[in-house]
Amino acid sequence: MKKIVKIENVGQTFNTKNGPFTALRGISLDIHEGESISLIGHSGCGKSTLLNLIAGLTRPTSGVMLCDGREIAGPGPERAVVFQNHSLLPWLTCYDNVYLAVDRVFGAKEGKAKLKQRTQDALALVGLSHAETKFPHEISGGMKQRVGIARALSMEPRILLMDEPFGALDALTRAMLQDELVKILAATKATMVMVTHDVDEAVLLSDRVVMLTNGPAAAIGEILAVKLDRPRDRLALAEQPEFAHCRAAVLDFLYKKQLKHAA
Ligand SMILES: Nc1ncnc2c1ncn2[C@@H]1O[C@H](COP(=O)(O)OP(=O)(O)OP(=O)(O)O)[C@@H](O)[C@H]1O
Repeated sequence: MKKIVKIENVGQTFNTKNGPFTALRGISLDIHEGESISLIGHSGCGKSTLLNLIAGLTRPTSGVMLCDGREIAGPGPERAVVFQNHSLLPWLTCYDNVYLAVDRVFGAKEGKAKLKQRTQDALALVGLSHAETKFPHEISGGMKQRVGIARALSMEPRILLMDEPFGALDALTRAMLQDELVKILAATKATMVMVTHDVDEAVLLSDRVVMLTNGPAAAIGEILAVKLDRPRDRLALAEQPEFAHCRAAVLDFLYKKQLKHAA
């Protein structure tokens, strides 16, 4: 499989009022085309810091980060980000929130009709065609998050970066959106990196679960390959020994190997 992202010996140190604070140290990871990766670890270990580096929202203090062989020098439409709190513009409808992204990426080379089609297709992909004219305050949290995902997918990114995308949702909505994401990933063959705290979510949605040690100076502790066919069915999965094995391995890392060091 082709590598999309190459992370080589990356470190991130922040300057704080109490002096330098090293969040990440010696992170090396290759992300392959079509692969789904979860980043999991205790609160504050550096998951978002790593995702933000891949997004190009911050630059590493040491090491090399490449996307498609080029240095990640800033954000780019080939690396779309979905945040926990959807970050929709409240004065724009669902349609316009997505259209804005479509226009930014494709506006210079495509006509209005094509841009409209792209916007409608993205909203249809997350089952929100009926909500095109609604404003963010008129829809539920789960729907807002789906608009955020539609907006990211509408840019046809090479890689979808998600920072706890379902963290703020109730358990049922979360399960529904996870199932939707499973289908979307199967349909679009997108590459995904997702930050999560949820062990079941990590195993359900990923090919590999990347487990970070506790900070400061967090590193990759273990990488677990999830050898379950995709797309996965939540109910069928519960019966599979491989699912139980993966769950146990992540829980063991988090609650046995790392807990004694946790803050
Ligand atoms: N801009 C910054 N300046 C200083 N310290 C920072 C900055 N961003 C993050 N940190 C610190 O780096 C560490 C990692 O933070 P990060 O948000 O990446 O953790 P996380 O694993 O995503 O946490 P959570 O699961 O709670 O969201 C934390 O100790 C945090 O306080």
